[in-house]
Amino acid sequence: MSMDSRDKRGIRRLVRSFGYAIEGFKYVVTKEANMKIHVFASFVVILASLWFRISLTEWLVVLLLIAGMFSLELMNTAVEKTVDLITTKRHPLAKHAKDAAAAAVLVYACFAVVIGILIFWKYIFFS
Ligand SMILES: Nc1ncnc2c1ncn2[C@@H]1O[C@H](COP(=O)(O)OP(=O)(O)OP(=O)(O)O)[C@@H](O)[C@H]1O
Repeated sequence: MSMDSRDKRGIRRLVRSFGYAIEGFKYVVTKEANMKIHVFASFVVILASLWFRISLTEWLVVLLLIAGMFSLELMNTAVEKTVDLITTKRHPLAKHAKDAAAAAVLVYACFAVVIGILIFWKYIFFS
């Protein structure tokens, strides 16, 4: 077995993939304005969750929403970069791909806001 094929398996490959994922995350956080907004909003929501001492179930929902939002924004950037790599010309398919990816983020963000209001409502107005 060559060195190369051994490197493609096992722990080293896993560590390398993890490194690439962290590079991807850093790239999107530093370059994408929308991701900066998500990071800021998540920070505020986590502070509010600590402040209001929300229940364990509510924490699970809040963390799932934050993870989902981050993941969708990362995928949105992946779609945008891939489309830009394929063509720099205007093309209806490029538009549909980018718009659909952006819509995925928007749909999730709208539901996250509604769920956030449902969770924090009672803490803000009745505590
Ligand atoms: N190659 C293209 N052909 C047709 N329409 C495009 C193309 N590239 C972008 N568009 C349209 O312009 C919009 C903005 O594109 P852009 O690449 O600036 O993405 P963005 O959503 O503004 O991303 P960013 O978060 O990087 O600002 C897209 O959502 C799409 O509707």
